[in-house]
Amino acid sequence: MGFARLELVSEHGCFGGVQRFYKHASSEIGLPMHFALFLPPQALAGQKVPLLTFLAGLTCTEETFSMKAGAQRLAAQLGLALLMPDTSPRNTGVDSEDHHWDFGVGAGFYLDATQAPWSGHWCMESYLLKELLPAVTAEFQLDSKRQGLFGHSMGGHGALTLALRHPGVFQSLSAFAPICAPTKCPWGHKAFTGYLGQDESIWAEHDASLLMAQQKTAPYPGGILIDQGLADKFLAEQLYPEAFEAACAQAGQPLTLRRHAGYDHGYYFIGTFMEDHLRHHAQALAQA
Ligand SMILES: N[C@@H](CCC(=O)N[C@@H](CS)C(=O)NCC(=O)O)C(=O)O
Repeated sequence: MGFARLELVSEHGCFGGVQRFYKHASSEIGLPMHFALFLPPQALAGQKVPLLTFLAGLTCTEETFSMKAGAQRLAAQLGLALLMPDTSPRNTGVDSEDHHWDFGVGAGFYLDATQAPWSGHWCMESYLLKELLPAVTAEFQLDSKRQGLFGHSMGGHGALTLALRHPGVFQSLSAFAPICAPTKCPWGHKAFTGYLGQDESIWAEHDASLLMAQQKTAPYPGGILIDQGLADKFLAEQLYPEAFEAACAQAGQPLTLRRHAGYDHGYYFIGTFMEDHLRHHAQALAQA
């Protein structure tokens, strides 16, 4: 499965590999979508390398991680391709799509909306799993059997929930400051009410801690890595890493949850611990 229409927006040599930005016609979203892709030198030389997808947080685009996380140098060394999707559809014709920074544009929450007017285009889960990942691995001859997933904040929620909702697709998983229990926090309540409606039993299907608590065996036996800054202004009200920690303990899922004094929610924090995440994925994907 490839792309119906793929347009190269820009291309930049980067640590012996190439950082590219693309636009394509998405059949799942029903609109054009943007994504960024880093191909390491090994891929340019024809080797079938693993794909590591990063899901970004609220207000971000496909450019944010590409420009701020500093991941390309080590990804080039480790031979990892990096995929950075956008965080929502844009220019959808929904009048209120950009009225809030934490709902609508830039806030797709990596799920398929069921409620009008969002259900028309807001289907990020289907977009990623049914369309973008298969098309990217096919188009660029990446190893679809060796895929990792990580993300930040709303994208951390996306990484943890999509990895649990789609067993077998990803072989490695990590997150930075993820929203771990969206059914308990204001960001989650707002997004789930708007996109999914009032039925909280449906919300539970998109809550990483509730999904993990239901697992009969550890879905990621090699371990999940989570980093959390203790100076993160969203930690107390929005993130609930302790809920995911308890759920992993219940499910027998190995989890390395590191709490770091002095680090906030932003990309200085992400950049600081990026190396550990890339090595975590490279090691798991080498064994997959
Ligand atoms: N606009 C929000 C902050 C939004 C925010 O912190 N977004 C995070 C993800 S949840 C991010 O990665 N922003 C992009 C950046 O730091 O470059 C506020 O005023 O508090």
